[in-house]
Amino acid sequence: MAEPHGPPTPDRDEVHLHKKPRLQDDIKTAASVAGPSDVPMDEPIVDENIAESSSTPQQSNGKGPKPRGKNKRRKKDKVPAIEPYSTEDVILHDVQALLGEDVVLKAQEAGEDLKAPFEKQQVVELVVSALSSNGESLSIAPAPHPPWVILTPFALPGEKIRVKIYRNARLWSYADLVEVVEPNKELRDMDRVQCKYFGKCAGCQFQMLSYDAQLDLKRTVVVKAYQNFSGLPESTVPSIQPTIGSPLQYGYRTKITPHFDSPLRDLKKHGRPEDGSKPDWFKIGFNVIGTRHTMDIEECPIATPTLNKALGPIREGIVNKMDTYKKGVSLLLRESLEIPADGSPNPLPPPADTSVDSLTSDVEKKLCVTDHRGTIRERVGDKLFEYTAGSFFQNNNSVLVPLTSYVRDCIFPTTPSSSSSTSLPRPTHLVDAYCGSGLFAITLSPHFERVTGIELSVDSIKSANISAQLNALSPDRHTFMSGDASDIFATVTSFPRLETAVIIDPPRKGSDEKFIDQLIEFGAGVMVYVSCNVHTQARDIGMILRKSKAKRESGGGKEYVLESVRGFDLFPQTAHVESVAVLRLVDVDA
Ligand SMILES: C[S@@+](CC[C@H](N)C(=O)[O-])C[C@H]1O[C@@H](n2cnc3c(N)ncnc32)[C@H](O)[C@@H]1O
Repeated sequence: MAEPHGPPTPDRDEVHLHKKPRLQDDIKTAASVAGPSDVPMDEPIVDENIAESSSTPQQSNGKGPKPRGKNKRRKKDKVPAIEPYSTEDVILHDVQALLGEDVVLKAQEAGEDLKAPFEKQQVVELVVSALSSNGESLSIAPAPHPPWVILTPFALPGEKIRVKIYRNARLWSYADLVEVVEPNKELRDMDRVQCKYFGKCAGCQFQMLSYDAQLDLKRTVVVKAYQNFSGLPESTVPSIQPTIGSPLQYGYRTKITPHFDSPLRDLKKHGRPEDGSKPDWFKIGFNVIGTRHTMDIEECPIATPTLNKALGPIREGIVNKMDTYKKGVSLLLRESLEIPADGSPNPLPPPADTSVDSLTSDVEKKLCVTDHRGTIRERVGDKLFEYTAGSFFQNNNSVLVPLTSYVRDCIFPTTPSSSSSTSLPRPTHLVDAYCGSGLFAITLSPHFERVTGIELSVDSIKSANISAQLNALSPDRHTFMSGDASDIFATVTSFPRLETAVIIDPPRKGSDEKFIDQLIEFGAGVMVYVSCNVHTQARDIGMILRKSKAKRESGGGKEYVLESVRGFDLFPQTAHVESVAVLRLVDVDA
């Protein structure tokens, strides 16, 4: 989610951060009176894979300005170099689209890109031009300022806003939203906001938008990612399909990780209220947007009802023994099915009801696990998964049947597209690279003769094997191994290549050249690349297509084409988008 978090701002003004109701009231405008009282967000979006920084040491394939080389000014000015494919690189491309490539290049050449026209704490009135791919609004500094862009969360295109600058970067500044002076009445409706911490918590930026508008925005993010980061000619990228929504748009998150700092110092200074209640200074929750400061969170409307029900007593337990925490703590709350005492598979609930009500109601008994080493059991369609609470598993259960079914349908299209209509045989073998606890391998296993998965985490591989047993999948036909994804190709030499489907679902930093070289060499009939970072996905897809073309040109044979790309909304109310790209091997000369 994006990360839907703003950039860390170590030098930001404390007073300002803890100022009383900041946006909640401020965001209320004549036309857009806010929803519930005050507002949260978080890092609920942040999980180990989504949060990981994008630091692949490759050069951007995009057309944008190249990240700069060593520059003596940099250290002095404390403006870090831009990592290719990082959040900042994505912003740079957005800034360039707004100001114009020439203007940006000229400013960079003249060294003007570090000369921010604003002081920290300066209040400025702006008109929002667009939204960045990370979800913040982008406004051009008004004349007579030089070309410069201001990023502000929670504002929408067309809105007139008052903002306070808190950090300057290269060609852009970060600001807090002070007030929406003139709202965009077509897009903004504060009655949609369901969270009392909205506008302050770093988790959800989009609650004031209709769900359709959120899905449209996410499609635009995918479009821009392929334009800016794939390095592919427009003619080779199919029209990006509409984003598929999540069945649940609130109450979907099955994992949250609130945190708190050690209270000992403040406890010494202020003492405890006599009635044993939680002192106001003790915050257990998520980060204030754009900062590393914790805000107190009593409930999180995007988390499941089970987690919200557990949060109150967990907070109370922490307050009761607050004098024992010498260090800060990151809590884990993860939803699980209740596991039968004998460990047997949970019986399938009554006939599949696909209504949203059935997703929110307790058709099966759920509980909240807080021990990182605890066991989680989760149902996806008719399959059960068991994994360790602290390890990776997708965090929105409601969307997993649509997502895995979509991947299945891409592998076995019922209506052939122009590329799938070529004479490829029906896939019989599946390779699940970066398989985690086997989500795709296990849900899609009924459709294949042989399934194999690879994953770096030994724990997740153990879970994949346990889950295979839980679903009575034969070990002769299903194998999971721990190792680097590229190691898989040495183990599947007996797989019929054209009849093999490969699913690639790497972490946020994407795949790597070692894996991609072997992937091309292997030559599976179809590949589905699922990604929580569409920018590194676009980079990797570009590399796959170029290498595949070069291989065909040097030795003949088939070549991969990008058949489809579409976003999936795993994190409603946030700017994050998952992206699914399908590549098929075709005879381009036919
Ligand atoms: C986004 S998760 C996807 C997991 C799984 N496909 C799912 O949907 O639950 C990415 C997984 O890649 C694993 N991973 C990271 N680097 C890897 C590598 N070099 N080789 C294999 N797996 C890796 C991580 O441990 C993580 O489980």
